[in-house]
Amino acid sequence: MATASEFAWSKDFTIGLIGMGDMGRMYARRLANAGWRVMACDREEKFEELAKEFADNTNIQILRNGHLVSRASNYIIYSVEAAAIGRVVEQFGPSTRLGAIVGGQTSCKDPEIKAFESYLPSDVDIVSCHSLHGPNVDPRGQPLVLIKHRASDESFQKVESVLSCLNSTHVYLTAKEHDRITADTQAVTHAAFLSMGKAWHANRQFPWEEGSRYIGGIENVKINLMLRIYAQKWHVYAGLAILNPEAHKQIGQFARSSTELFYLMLEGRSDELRERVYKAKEKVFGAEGSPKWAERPLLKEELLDRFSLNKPSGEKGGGRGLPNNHLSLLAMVDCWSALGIVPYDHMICSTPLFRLWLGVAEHLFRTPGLLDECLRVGIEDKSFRRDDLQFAIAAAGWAECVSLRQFDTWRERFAVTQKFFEPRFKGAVEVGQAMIKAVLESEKE
Ligand SMILES: NC(=O)C1=CN([C@@H]2O[C@H](COP(=O)(O)OP(=O)(O)OC[C@H]3O[C@@H](n4cnc5c(N)ncnc54)[C@H](OP(=O)(O)O)[C@@H]3O)[C@@H](O)[C@H]2O)C=CC1
Ligand SMILES: O=C(O)C(=O)Cc1ccc(O)cc1
Repeated sequence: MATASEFAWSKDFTIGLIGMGDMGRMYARRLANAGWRVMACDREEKFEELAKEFADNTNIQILRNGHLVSRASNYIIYSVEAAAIGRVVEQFGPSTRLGAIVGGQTSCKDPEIKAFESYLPSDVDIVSCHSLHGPNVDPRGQPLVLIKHRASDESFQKVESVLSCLNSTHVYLTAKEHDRITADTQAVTHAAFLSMGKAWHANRQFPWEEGSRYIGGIENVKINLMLRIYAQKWHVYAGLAILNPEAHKQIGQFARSSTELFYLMLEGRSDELRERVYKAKEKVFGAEGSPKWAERPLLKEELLDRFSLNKPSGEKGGGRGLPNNHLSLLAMVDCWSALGIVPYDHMICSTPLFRLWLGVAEHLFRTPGLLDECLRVGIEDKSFRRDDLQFAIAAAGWAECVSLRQFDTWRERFAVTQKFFEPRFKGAVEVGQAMIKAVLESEKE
């Protein structure tokens, strides 16, 4: 790990953090541990509490507001809600120290870059970043996007040197490329899990408590990741869907794919369903004999079997549950196909969640017999009709909300379902965390 002392210019180099929420705190701690001097703030009313929390960390100094951070720092990172970035940069941007470097850690770069261009003095360099993982994931080896938007080579190298202590894999993109890729990887993936949660909520079920209905590795991924998302702050997911101009098309297509495949199942149009799904398979995963997937599957189902919520931790998932038609996964692959997205092309810039979701999709499409069984169930078996109906309704609801840029409605939709699952978060979130950790470990093998 590169530390501050390894860089000759670093003696007087101070890093500023505006926004000390989950990501800001994670950055502050890791930068300080590497020896950097960090000056940080959150909203003024949180000053005392934050100062107390970081009192024993001599490398971190908490200041009252972003003006004080901006004027004292050489490299300032805004780590606030994506929807607030314009307002916050408008407020503190003019106080930026002469010749400083400024960047942001928001999940969507279009509003962030617009804010910087509008409100930062012209002598300030702009280098943005985005860690493609949550605050509780070990950043080592995870993608870290770096955007050299308006900066000298020297400023860019300084940012790279500072952030090298995260030991992430640096990915160099423009802001536009970043938003296009994360629309494909993050926004549409979240739409699937948000819709699952809504569907289970609408039918008032905790799926892992439903006897044999949701058992096995694929179901564990659905359930654990759905819970993981609903246990987080709403603004992260709303921001990267609503504010990313590239994401609306993807989320809209996902809703259309869900509805259209559901109609084919409902109306028993077996041949059309099969033809459509196999065509999507070929576009996304390659033709028979020349697949796009690697020789080694992205995921081992046996590994996922271990992380069931309805079994004591560590016990094996317990055989197979009711065969499921996996509408959410069929719709995901249909959506990728309709938009010409080859998900493997985005691995370099993927989140753990996306890799898991692609991993289960790949598993379904490459395991002999599984896809055909899924299509048969979709036509013949009515066990999942109610859930599928609610899933399609939910996907359409999220898509409409995003396309109309309805932040308040988005928050309300999220909050009621979060409340439904909240009594089960304790314990469940840990199982999900352990599952992600195991998958990340297995990626290294
Ligand atoms: N969570 C995640 O997994 C990831 C998030 N991101 C992105 O990082 C950014 C931060 O996310 P995260 O840390 O999770 O969110 P948090 O809500 O935990 O943190 C944002 C913090 O910024 C504070 N804030 C708002 N306005 C101001 C202001 N004027 N001055 C100082 N502080 C302010 C917020 O206060 P208040 O709550 O009072 O508004 C809050 O404490 C977001 O843009 C998100 O999209 C990126 C990668 C991963
Ligand atoms: O739960 C996960 O892994 C995520 O998807 C977390 C996440 C949220 C927002 C980001 O901008 C990056 C990563």
